[in-house]
Amino acid sequence: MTADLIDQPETAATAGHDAAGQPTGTSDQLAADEIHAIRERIDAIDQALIDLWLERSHLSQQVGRTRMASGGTRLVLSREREIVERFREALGPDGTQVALLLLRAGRGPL
Ligand SMILES: C=C(O[C@@H]1C=C(C(=O)O)C=C[C@H]1O)C(=O)O
Repeated sequence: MTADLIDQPETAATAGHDAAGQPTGTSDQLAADEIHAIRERIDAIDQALIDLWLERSHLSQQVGRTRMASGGTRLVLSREREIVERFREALGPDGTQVALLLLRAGRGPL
C-alpha cells in the first residue's frame, strides 16, 4: 500500500499542490483547497494518535514495573486477550493487528 502511494508518478493532471506546498494529486484548485482543509484535520488526528500511543505505552510499562517490583508477573495474558478482542470487535481483523502492536509497544525492551 505504501509502495503504491510512493511509486505513483506525478503527471500534469496530478501536479496541483495545496496551500502548504504539498502535492494534492489533483490540478483542480477547489478540490486542492478542500483536500488541504481535510489534511489539517488528518494531521491533528495523527498527532493525537501519536501522543496517545506514547502515553499508553509509558503507562503500560509503569504497570509492568510496579507489578514486577511487587513480585508479580510482567504480563497478564487474560487482560491482553480482552484488549485484543475489544479492538477486533471494533475494527475487525485490522483491530487485532493494532492491538498486538499496542501491547508490544507497552512491553518495552524485553
Ligand atoms: C498494563 C498492564 O500490563 C500488561 C500490559 C497490558 C497493556 O499494555 O494493556 C495488558 C496486560 C499486561 O500484560 C496491565 O496489566 O494492565
